[in-house]
Amino acid sequence: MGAQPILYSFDDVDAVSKALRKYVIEAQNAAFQRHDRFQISVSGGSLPKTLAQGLLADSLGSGDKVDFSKWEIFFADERAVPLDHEDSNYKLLKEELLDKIPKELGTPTVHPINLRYLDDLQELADQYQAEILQSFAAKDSVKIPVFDLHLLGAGPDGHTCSLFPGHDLLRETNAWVGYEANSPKPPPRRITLTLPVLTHGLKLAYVTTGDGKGEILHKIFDTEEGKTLPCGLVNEGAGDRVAWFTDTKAVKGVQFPKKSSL
Ligand SMILES: O=C(O)[C@H](O)[C@@H](O)[C@H](O)[C@H](O)COP(=O)(O)O
Repeated sequence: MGAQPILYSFDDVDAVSKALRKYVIEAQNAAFQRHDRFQISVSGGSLPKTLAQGLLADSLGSGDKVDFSKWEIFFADERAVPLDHEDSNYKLLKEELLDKIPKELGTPTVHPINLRYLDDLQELADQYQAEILQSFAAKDSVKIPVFDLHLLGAGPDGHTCSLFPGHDLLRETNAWVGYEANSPKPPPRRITLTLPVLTHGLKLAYVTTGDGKGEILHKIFDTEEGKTLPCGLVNEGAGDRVAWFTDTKAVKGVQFPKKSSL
């Protein structure tokens, strides 16, 4: 058995956002030491709100500082819609976080999808891969981009990003970015980072809160079947580089050992 993911459980969403802030800042500071920038990917769903709550909170003093000017933000998955569309993950992140960043914290570099290719999902995915390559190319010969951090969510069926249980895309081993034309969660047309890119991340954090996550978290952490779901495969592939940030409601029925502090 490989290294296990870390399952954190906190009293409520407020406490989750505080712990997430600490974790993200530690990942940021480690990345700055390594290459003076912080290359991350961010999913949609409920994550951007909890993330923003943590990142926009008052600083607790030296060491607890977000420097967005050296952040490079990619989308772990994105819907094939215009950037001002209700379904756009870019719009979601912009409204929850980007528009609210005070000037003194700096401005991140954000990489949205290329709208010229909205009608051609293969091209949309390929172009996004090229965008990632450009940003990572200077660093290594880039067989696969190693993100400093992936910030992810888990769906009620165990999906993560736009990687859905039983879909062929889950078995992709070459492309860094794939496309999904039939997402069971609307809207149907999306692009997503692939499993190998996720599991090569230096750190991965899941944010899953609320009663609605109870059943799926039990399945992912306590059952064999859960290991075959997209979230389970990420746990398996990335081991203790994965940290789950949950509230007590979400892990009520989970037997897997939990931690309550970072
Ligand atoms: O754009 C998307 O649809 C997401 O990236 C998706 O993978 C999300 O993270 C999960 O569905 C969890 O969403 P919730 O946190 O809202 O349950």
